[in-house]
Amino acid sequence: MAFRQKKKPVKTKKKPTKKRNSIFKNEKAHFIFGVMLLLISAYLLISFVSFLFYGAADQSLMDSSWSQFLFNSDLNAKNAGMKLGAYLSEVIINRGFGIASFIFIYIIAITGFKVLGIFISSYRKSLGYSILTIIWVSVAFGLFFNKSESGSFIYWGGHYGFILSSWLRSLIGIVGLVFLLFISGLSIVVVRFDKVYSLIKNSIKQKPKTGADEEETSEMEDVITDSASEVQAGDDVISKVIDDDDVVRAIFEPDEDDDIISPSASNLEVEVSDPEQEDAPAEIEEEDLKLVVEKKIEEENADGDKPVELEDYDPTLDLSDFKFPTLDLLEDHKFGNAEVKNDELVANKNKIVETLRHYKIEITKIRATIGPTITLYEIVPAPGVRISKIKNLEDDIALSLAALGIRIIAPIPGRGTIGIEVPNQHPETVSMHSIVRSKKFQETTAELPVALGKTISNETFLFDLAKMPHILVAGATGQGKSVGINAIITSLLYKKHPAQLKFVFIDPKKVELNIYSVLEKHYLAKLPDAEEPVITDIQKVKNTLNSVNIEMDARYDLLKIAQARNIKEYNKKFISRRLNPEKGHKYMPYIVVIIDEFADLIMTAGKEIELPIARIAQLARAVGIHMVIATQRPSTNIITGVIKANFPARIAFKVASMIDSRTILDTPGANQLIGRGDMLIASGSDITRVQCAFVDTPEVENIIKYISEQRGYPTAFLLPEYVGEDEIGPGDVDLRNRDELFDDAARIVVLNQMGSTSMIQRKFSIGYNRAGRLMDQLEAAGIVGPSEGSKARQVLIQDEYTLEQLLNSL
Ligand SMILES: Nc1ncnc2c1ncn2[C@@H]1O[C@H](COP(=O)(O)OP(=O)(O)OP(=O)(O)O)[C@@H](O)[C@H]1O
Repeated sequence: MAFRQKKKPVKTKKKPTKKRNSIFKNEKAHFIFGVMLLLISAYLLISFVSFLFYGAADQSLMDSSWSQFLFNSDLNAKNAGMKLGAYLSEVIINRGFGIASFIFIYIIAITGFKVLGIFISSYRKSLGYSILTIIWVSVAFGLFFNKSESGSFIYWGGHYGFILSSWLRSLIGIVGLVFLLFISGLSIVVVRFDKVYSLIKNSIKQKPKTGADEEETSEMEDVITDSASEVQAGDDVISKVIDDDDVVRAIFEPDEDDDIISPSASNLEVEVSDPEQEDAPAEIEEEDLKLVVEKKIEEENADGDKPVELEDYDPTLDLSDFKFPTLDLLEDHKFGNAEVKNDELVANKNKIVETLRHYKIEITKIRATIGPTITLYEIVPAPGVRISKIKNLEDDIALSLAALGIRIIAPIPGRGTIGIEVPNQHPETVSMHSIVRSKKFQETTAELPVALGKTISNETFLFDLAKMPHILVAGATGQGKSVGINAIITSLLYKKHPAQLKFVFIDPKKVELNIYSVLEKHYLAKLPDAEEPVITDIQKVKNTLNSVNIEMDARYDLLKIAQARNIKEYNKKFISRRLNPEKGHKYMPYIVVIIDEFADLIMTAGKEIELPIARIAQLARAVGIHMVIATQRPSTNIITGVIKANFPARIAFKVASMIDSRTILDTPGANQLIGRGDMLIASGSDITRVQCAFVDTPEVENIIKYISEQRGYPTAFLLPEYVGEDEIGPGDVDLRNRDELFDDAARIVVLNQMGSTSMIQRKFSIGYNRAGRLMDQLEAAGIVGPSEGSKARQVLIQDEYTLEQLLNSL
């Protein structure tokens, strides 16, 4: 009984917040409120417009008190909004902010749209600008249209506009106030409308067209310097041209090396011939030069302004009509969802208290939190009781409760209590439907949101895979691992557009992930020569993992050039068109590599698999490549130290022994789980018990069908080419059939003193195969030494002179 009494206050405390939430979050209330606001704005509009025509007549009626005007039924207003309309117009326009009060109608209307969820563009900004405009217009009208002078019944600036303008006038004088209005008006317009700013800027920049003296040139230079701080003033006109060229390049690519475009006169000529209407006389060289500067800068401005005027790049544009899977594709598994009865709670509580008492452990408090599959009993032991004593009684308590899967958490971190998790007699199935529907998932701002299930307190358990950043999933067979992986994939499919996410599926068992192969043209990434989108062959797995490594390196190179610290920053720059696609920049989708039976791979290929996986796990986080690897054999020869060290986030389903649990989580516990999706999730030192969401195969099929029936990309996302060392035929290299890039490749290798295939691949933007063949030819020509595994080859030629001699002799 004592137990019941303790529970009640908790319930009553929670109720009011729930109610309040439900009123604010109630969709119907939103709808009604939104429509009401729209109607109010329409009513005000009618009244205000009508006020402009009949305001004078109605005003005379309002000379008596407002209550008399409103409530005396003998008085009739001419305003289309009748008496209330006439009254509101008088109060808001004449006694308020004058003609600017029309903007209030706009504010109410956009608020109505926002409440209805229709208005998409930035509401707060619009609100801010509207209020500023109201103040500005009322002060301006207050200054220029004085009611008493004009004899009109309308206060154009309203009462407040008049008071404010009079005060400002007394403060800074009429000239000062005009200046103030000018600068504040200009600021509002320029900040609010980008196009106006561009127009003003362009018209200022075009001015030098009319003259060609030096003053104007320096003016132009100022403008350019404004738009890009990197521009350095040159010593002469030619150097200015080249500096300005840098401005354009700097906008696309901050880390450009300047020597690519050499400041030569021929360069200038080419640039001059570019403009279509070339009518510059070429008589006097000096003047010609000046003209060159003008043409050049005009052209630069047009180019330079481009990124400002262009809309942001939309990576989803190619599949802009793509529809995310709908909620009805998932089933709301209600079967077997039984509530935990009070009798069960009381019985368990009594047993716990009795068992502890039997061992002379007194407790002062006990509280239960009912989860989907287990109930957590939190106890506060009497002062002086040692925690270890309770921990040691784990088995005894389990025996007395006659239940498997009891876990004791002593103490619960941050709570100062001891937790005893007892499985419910009738566990609840947590459907993926309820998880996807949850507010937490719907409103998440995570980059790669994964909602896996529900915690003990029935909260949706959601994490950002981008932050985890790789996950190791382990559990004995039949305990819910595959369902867990499907839940991870499903979460991502519900949230990420095909342009933003690519999966690499590796499934040596050939059965679990094959179902996803139809998503090839939407979500899958594969090697260019791979026939099957889901990789099952061990050699292909090796190649794919190495190819992901190459992709990772290439992404790092791009990040470096773009001076971005991670994929998020890089994509942001790319979207705002600050990175030039012609320089190799491209929008980077996240890549999630999912490996289903990881043990099979390690058993057959060992280090060849382990090393690329470890490298990806160590480095790939910043470039948006994440891994989820699963195994049903959690032994130390599979989950090696290298793997463990690089997978800080681990999910354990039920395992057979405590040793297995330690192998996965570094702590016991997974052996005490109850199966069917009951899992422990370790992230750093935190361990959370979560009931995995259940998503059945037919549901996954529904989602996949829904996506695959939509238009996709022409091919899967192609990973960089990779051919394993043993696959590149060493054969005799015929130096008479040299690649046309051979000479250039040789020069690059000698110049950098580095015999790296990936460097050649990068510099010439060619595939791995071709770069590998080039390297073989360089070896055959005696320019580089033999392959040294993952290290760069030794360069045998030390200087360019020797190299040129060698090239001539070939
Ligand atoms: N989250 C869950 N909720 C309810 N039942 C579940 C859940 N997860 C799994 N199950 C039940 O357990 C069964 C086995 O799950 P699953 O196929 O995921 O196991 P597994 O660990 O992947 O097995 P294997 O390693 O042999 O493939 C499911 O068919 C389902 O009946």
